[in-house]
Amino acid sequence: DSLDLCFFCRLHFVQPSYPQMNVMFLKTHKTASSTVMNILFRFAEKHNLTLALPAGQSYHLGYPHRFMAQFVEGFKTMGQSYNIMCNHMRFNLPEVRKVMPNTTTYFSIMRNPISLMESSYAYNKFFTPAFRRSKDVNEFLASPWTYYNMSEYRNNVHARNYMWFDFGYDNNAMDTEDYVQRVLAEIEQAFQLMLLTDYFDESMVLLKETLGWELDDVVYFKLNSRSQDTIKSMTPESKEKVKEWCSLDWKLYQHFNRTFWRRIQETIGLEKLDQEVNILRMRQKELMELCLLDPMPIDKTKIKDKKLQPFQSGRANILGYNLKEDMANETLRTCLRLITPELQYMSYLYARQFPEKKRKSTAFSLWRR
Ligand SMILES: Nc1ncnc2c1ncn2[C@@H]1O[C@H](COP(=O)(O)OS(=O)(=O)O)[C@@H](OP(=O)(O)O)[C@H]1O
Repeated sequence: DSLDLCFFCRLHFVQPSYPQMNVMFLKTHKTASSTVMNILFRFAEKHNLTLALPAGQSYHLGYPHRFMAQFVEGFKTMGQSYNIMCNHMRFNLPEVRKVMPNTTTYFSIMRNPISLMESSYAYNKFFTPAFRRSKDVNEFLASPWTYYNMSEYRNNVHARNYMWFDFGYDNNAMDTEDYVQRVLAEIEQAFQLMLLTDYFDESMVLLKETLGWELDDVVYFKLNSRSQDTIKSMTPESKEKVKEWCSLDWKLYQHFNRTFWRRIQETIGLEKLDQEVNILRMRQKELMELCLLDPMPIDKTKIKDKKLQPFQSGRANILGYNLKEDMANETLRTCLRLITPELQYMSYLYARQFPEKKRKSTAFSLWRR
């Protein structure tokens, strides 16, 4: 409990100015973090903010190496003058602090390790040795040590305690009470807010309240989702096994699930949360009707504008969107921002922020078409 108390005193202590413009988002993997990133990119554009983007041709901030300030484009000359940082990285607080201003709000997102494992398996199927060797996620979980080789450490991080690794810790560490408590305390010290993929809309309401943002800032279209046929159903035994195989992540998730609901209770309360979630969903529906040709995300082969296809990986069939035709210019821009996949959007922002630098390979002119 003392941990949670500290969590709240920090919030009161470092009261940011509103709306908060300095934000660091630790983009964990397979947690709906690309949808969050899209929200942050749109906010950055709206307020003309400076992003801490990956240097050169890179699409991430040095992952799986621990983050270093020099991984950020322009760091040597720009110092702490960035507003928003949200690309994949393996978290390393002292180095992040060199890049982001002292008034920055830090937040991240966590997902139930069971569905996270299934998602990671599909996505990293041909990359991660432990996944390559097994037939499917159920076979892998039936006897993970048959497929998981410690010597392949870095390449196997997607197969065990993936979130623990992204937060900068050893995903193969011994699960002892003291160690886990120390890590949880450190994460609470560093992050003012922890969201949950599994309660995404509730998370968006909490995010907007914490940062003093507007509802439209956190309205989103789901990005990086998969077609139903690439989602493998997990056996009850597999689900139980994840809790043991990824016990560090399981404890992490349980802890931040508790603090999430406590935060809701102590801030907006469940009743207002419900109302706000409904408003968010109504606005989302309105925008989907305004922007989209189809009512649901669609298969990559059905995406008419090939430049708007999301990056594909492993066995996952990552879905995307088609926009309606003949929209007025302003509407088209709003809609396009909501559906642009992360690599294309990032490349566009990079080219805008560093016009003199060589463009990233997925760069294309998003708004002039
Ligand atoms: N709004 C919302 N609510 C709930 N879940 C969502 C949402 N947006 C994305 N997703 C799911 O998140 C998974 C993709 O995560 P990431 O974008 O973090 O992936 S990545 O690491 O950047 O590749 C991917 O999960 P799987 O479909 O299980 O693979 C998405 O479906």
